[in-house]
Amino acid sequence: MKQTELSVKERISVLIRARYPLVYVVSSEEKRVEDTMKEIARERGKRCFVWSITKGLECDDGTRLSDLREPLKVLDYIMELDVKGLFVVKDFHPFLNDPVVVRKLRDVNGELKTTVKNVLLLSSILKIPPEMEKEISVIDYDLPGKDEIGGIIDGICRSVGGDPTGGSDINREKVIDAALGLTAEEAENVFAKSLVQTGHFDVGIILSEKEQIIRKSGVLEYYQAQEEMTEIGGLEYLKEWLKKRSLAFTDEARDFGLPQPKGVLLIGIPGCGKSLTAKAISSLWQIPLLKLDMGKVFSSLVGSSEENVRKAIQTAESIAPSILWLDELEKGFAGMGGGSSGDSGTSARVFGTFLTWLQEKKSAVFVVATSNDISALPPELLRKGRFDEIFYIDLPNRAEREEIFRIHLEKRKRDPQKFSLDLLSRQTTGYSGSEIEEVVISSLYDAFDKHQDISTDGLQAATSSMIPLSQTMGDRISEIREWAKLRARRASLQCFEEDESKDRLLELT
Ligand SMILES: Nc1ncnc2c1ncn2[C@@H]1O[C@H](COP(=O)(O)OP(=O)(O)OP(=O)(O)O)[C@@H](O)[C@H]1O
Repeated sequence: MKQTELSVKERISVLIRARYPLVYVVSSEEKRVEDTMKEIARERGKRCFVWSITKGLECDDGTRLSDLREPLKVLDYIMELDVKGLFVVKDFHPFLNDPVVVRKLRDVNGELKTTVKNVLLLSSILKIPPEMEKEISVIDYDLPGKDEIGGIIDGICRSVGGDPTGGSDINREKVIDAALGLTAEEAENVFAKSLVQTGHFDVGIILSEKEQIIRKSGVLEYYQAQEEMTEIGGLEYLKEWLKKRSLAFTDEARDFGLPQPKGVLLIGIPGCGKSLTAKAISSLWQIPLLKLDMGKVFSSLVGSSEENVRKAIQTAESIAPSILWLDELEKGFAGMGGGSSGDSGTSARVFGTFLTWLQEKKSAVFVVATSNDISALPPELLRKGRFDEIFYIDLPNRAEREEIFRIHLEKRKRDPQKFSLDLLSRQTTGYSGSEIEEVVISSLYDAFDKHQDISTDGLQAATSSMIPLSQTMGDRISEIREWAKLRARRASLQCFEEDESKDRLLELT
């Protein structure tokens, strides 16, 4: 878990001590990073300088060299200055389009190796020219952890002269947890808003603000999942597997020697409960769920794709233990390998970032990836070790369809015992869970229109008027099934195909 890893300050400190001349820190929190750098400089007996295009070079003794606004000039100055120094260079990425600046930075890198000077490029966007990738070390600056958020709360308590958390340790813990995933500034703003609105730190307000802030970032959605495992019909093997891992992120599990679960890939036919399962895991394990929209990751409207993935990973790690749900995984990697699509280079880089993280991650982030198109998934992703397990979710078998009818009737406050579920499940061979739900809803509409209640007859009529997807996409389903037979574990006790052929045999005899 995170506690056992080095803090971001320690990681930067190690690079500085090891004389890495160029470090790229990715963060939108300039003040936090600057403060940390000043602390590190103090601890290491160095001077700290901060450069920006608007102010030039600011020294820690308060002097400002505003004639050094030019990128090339400041790099020259850094090379020449005889000092033990740490140079924080803000927003340098746009200048890295200029070959002269890139050359100069490479010169700086060479020169600084034998000095006690380090340059820290600080930007919210990661952009490194390919020729410099090996020369620059990249650090993603973590969002504030529990201690730092606690510090912000203490600061507010001091300034308002009271304790808006309500005093008890439990309340304080809840407020801190609710604010995890926000930057220091966002947390301060959310706390202030809650204070103005209610006079105290309200967990509900903080959570809903966090939901909005995360959504505003463009590609992530923070889910307050309501769905329970009991709302899923069938999929016993999958449910059992997940139940066994309910406490997998606890310290007891670590002490017992269990590895941290990495994640699960759910492959299957559309509408058979993949998304529903992702949401229900969050309720079962009682940990927050972040949904990453793979389609949006690649949309130019919400920024660079690599940045989007890095930010999503960073947010998920900051609220760990958490679940990162990659919905429609195939959309992220479409066009990879084939090289036919124009952005296959970007896809490959994003994929690389994600794969490395998945392979090396130590944080308590459980990845749930869902997909219904295996042909678009790169084989590297499916190799052992990336996910803990790959599950295949087929069309529901007869018993599962019966259970799904029961669940959706109960959801609409109808007594399932009043319906012939056996008959209905036999009539809906090849229907997905979402199609069964649609049958229930459509028959409710019909009954409401006729001022009646729904009945088995009404449900049967609704069934007959629907053509299930399995009839129109039979070939694709067979293809997924064949693929899954060799590579995935099945999610249900009874395989759909076996079950249906047994039914057919029964009908014949
Ligand atoms: N096994 C099931 N038990 C109960 N309800 C189900 C089941 N499968 C699907 N449903 C119903 O259908 C809805 C849609 O299913 P869901 O979104 O989970 O399917 P999916 O497999 O993720 O589909 P897609 O691949 O199209 O995203 C669910 O919200 C639920 O109401």
